[in-house]
Amino acid sequence: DSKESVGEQLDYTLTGIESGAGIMVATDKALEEYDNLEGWEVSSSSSAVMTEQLGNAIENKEPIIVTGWTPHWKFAEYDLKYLEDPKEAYGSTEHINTIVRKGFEEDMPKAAKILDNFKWTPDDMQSVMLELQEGTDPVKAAKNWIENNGDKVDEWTKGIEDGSGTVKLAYVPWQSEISSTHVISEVLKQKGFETDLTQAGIGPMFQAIADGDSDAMTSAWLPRTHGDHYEKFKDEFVDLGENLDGAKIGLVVPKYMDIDSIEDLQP
Ligand SMILES: C[SH](C)CC(=O)O
Repeated sequence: DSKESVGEQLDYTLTGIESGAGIMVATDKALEEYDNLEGWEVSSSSSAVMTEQLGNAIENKEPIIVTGWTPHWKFAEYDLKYLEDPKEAYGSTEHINTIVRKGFEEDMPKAAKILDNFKWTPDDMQSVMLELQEGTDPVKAAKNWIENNGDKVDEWTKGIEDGSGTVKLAYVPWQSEISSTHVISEVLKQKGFETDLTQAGIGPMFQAIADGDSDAMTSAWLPRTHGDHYEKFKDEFVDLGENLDGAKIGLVVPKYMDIDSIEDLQP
């Protein structure tokens, strides 16, 4: 019998994450821009369900296409590849920025300087994410990373005296942002500050910074993933710049699948 197409095998369904995620907005755009994706759809669930379905498919060497991003522990765990995206529906590389409320630099200059200095690599973030995935509590995982990377942390805090007061951090519920937020929270606490962490959706997180209800976040995926939220609030916050370069979003498949581009998918 003729070999089923990837679309037939997957019932024309891409495996997504939470419906409000930026990568899901980008995927809706991809479904519009690629004529060959006519009839395809993206299922929404959660990043935990997506990684569970990915693991199950790989265990049974079955086809699967997920909305994926770097940094993510799945690339350390599995042999994966991004599908080429010739129409750049997912952009090219992404970076993650640190954003603070207006007035924060004046109110808490030492904490703001540490947040401004915060900069690490996809491998750094991925190593904390992997610990989270293995069940380590976020505070413990952050402390472990700090203990093993004292040189980097010293770069962020050198010349800055200990401070006091509470820094209110907002973040989104993905392991990448749980990692960055808990690392910077523990570094601030080592420098004498208290921290108050609030998890929110992407829009409410940007709104909290714009309203001054939160002081800072290290979760802005740009220019594409969270670009719409950034543009909406950009006059109401202060962008301290990149805390991570070399991020990426796109459609990700196990390397055993013989498709290499989004254009290889057929309606
Ligand atoms: C960490 S994922 C790129 C989150 C998102 O897609 O908004």
